[in-house]
Amino acid sequence: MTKPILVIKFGTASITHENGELDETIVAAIARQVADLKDEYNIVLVSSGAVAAGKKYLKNYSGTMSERKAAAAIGNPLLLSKYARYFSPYDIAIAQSLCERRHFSNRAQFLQLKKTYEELWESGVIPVANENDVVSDLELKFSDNDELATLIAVGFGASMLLFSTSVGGVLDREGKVVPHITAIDESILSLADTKKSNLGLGGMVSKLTFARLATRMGIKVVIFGIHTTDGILNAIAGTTGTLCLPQPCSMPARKKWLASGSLVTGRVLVDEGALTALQKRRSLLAVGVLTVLESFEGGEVFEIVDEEHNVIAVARAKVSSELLAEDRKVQNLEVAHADDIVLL
Ligand SMILES: Nc1ncnc2c1ncn2[C@@H]1O[C@H](COP(=O)(O)OP(=O)(O)O)[C@@H](O)[C@H]1O
Ligand SMILES: N[C@@H](CCC(=O)OP(=O)(O)O)C(=O)O
Repeated sequence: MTKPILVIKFGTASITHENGELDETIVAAIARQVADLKDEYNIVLVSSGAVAAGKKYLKNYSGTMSERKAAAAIGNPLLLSKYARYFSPYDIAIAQSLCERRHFSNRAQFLQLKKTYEELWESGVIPVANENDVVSDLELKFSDNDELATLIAVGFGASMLLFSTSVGGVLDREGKVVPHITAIDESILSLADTKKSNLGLGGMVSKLTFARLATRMGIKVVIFGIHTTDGILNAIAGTTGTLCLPQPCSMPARKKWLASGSLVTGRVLVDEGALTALQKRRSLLAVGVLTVLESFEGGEVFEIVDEEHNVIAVARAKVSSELLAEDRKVQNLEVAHADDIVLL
């Protein structure tokens, strides 16, 4: 039987000291707990910290985009070598996986990532993912590693997603940890202020936003404090941090990947007839497309909008927008198959 998938994300604030140095006691604690869980789960670690680890080697670092990229290039091998060092007493090898947004928007490519991870798990190796900052430009970036972890969890059909935080979990207005959240609505989102750590990108707003997406896709999420003893093990047991309960969701993995939304690359405006066909769970044909608002390749995800530009559905393209524009005369050209369309 295949093991359930567990995705654990560590933010910069969780694994570094105030001065930006990596906190090796935390990395050691991560290794110990992950080693404990390895027989039970197929695990993906998503770790930030490359920029923090590399920035001291740059002269006059002030945090510009190009300096962050350079710092990440220096810091990634340093970060991974620390993980490797602390996992080695448990005889566990770790593997680096630097990800870019476009790898997620094309399902075939995304499935290759999954296949690579399966290959690693087969040999007991644990993948450690991070955004490939060195080449990710503004448009192609994940908003932060909270998003990367969520897209991995949703696309792989993970059973659990854990977000570490430098605080104990989601804090209420009195500063106490909220033990569980049944639905992440506006009142919960309003608990998070936009404060975030100096070196990280995410913060609590981002964690809650992506926890909402993951829980809607049926994934259990725990936002836990990294400084709690056995924080990871206790988060899984439900005895620490904030548990965000999963919503019932019967979508197959392919549709979940589509519905994660943030993978969208293109956009088309469709007519009334096409909207009616979509409501009846039919495919989208070229005849119903009025305009291509943003281009896309075959295999990529695009949004379908109505004349008021409301997003009605997301779909996986069978053909590129270029071909669609050329072949508009071929009115029954299938732009997206019914099975590849999710109504929102
Ligand atoms: N309601 C809240 N509960 C917990 N943390 C909050 C809340 N509102 C804002 N925050 C801030 O969010 C941040 C938590 O994320 P942090 O551990 O810094 O993450 P990362 O490095 O992963 O982005 C902290 O700086 C914390 O002060
Ligand atoms: N990719 C960057 C981290 C970006 C990021 O998402 O940071 P964080 O909000 O601390 O998880 C790095 O390795 O430094």
